[in-house]
Amino acid sequence: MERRKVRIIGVPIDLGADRRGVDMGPSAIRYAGLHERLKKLGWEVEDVGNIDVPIAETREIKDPLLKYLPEISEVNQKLYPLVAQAIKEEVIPLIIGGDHSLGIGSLAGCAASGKQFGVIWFDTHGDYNSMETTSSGNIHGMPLAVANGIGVKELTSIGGAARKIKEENTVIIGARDFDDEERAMIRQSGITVFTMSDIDRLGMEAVVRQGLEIANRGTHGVHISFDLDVLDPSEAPGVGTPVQGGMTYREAHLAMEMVADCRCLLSMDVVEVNPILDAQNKTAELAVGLISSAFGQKIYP
Ligand SMILES: NC(=[NH2+])NCCC[C@H](N)C(=O)O
Ligand SMILES: [Mn+2]
Ligand SMILES: [Mn+2]
Repeated sequence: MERRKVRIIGVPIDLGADRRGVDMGPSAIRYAGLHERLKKLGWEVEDVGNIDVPIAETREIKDPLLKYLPEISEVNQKLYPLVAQAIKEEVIPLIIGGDHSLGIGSLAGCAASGKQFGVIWFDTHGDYNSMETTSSGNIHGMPLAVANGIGVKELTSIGGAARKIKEENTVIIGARDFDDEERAMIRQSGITVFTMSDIDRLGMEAVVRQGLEIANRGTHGVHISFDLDVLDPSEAPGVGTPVQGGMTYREAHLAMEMVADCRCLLSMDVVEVNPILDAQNKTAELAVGLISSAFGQKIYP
């Protein structure tokens, strides 16, 4: 059965990143025409607004290796039941950020839905650090590890103590910047990684085809976590941790078109859009275009 209803959940969090501004991502994405585009594609769109997120300037960093841990834990505790509930109702939750620390709650929500699911993490980064390996202390560099049970219990226990993802159904696509210890942890994890170099060699079509097959195997569907920094900074300047050598505009659209074609989308995060660093909302507009492709927009249907 195809799902035709999407529920937008805004998470204006910047506490997981080093830079302010990414908290304005949900507004920028909505302003870029998200509702209209989805409706035009025939989706029933519901927007539940934004989750309340504490403002960084009103909080203190207590632990420099886990910056804003209590606040990030609290936000994700609020997020995960919303994600779980949508999936149970056969509605696709579209979680718009905000920094990638919201991935902790969205993956906990997928797990709490009771569905078997795979994950494709489109990202320059592995987001597989812990307080033992981080050099920044930024929790947006940790959500995939947390979902795999690695990290402090204030994060790993959100939505239940068990691991949220299955490594055999988890894929990272577009990677080009791992920290050294993080790389070693990912290698141990059993997660499949397709780097930018793999995309160069195999082509985007083959990479996404294999990625979807891995993520889908034996599951009810796939959670897509899309970090805009996976694109080349020339396409997506409005991100906090840009790294050159990223995906082109067409590669990213192809990937999202293939997500639509697989009819396996269970839920989706779109994160790290930072309007302060952006150029006339270019990155938010790109995000809305990519969301449209993932939800079925075609050039010549
Ligand atoms: N979601 C992101 N943009 N993550 C960037 C993480 C960068 C770096 N690996 C860190 O741990 O700080
Ligand atoms: Mn990320
Ligand atoms: Mn990233």
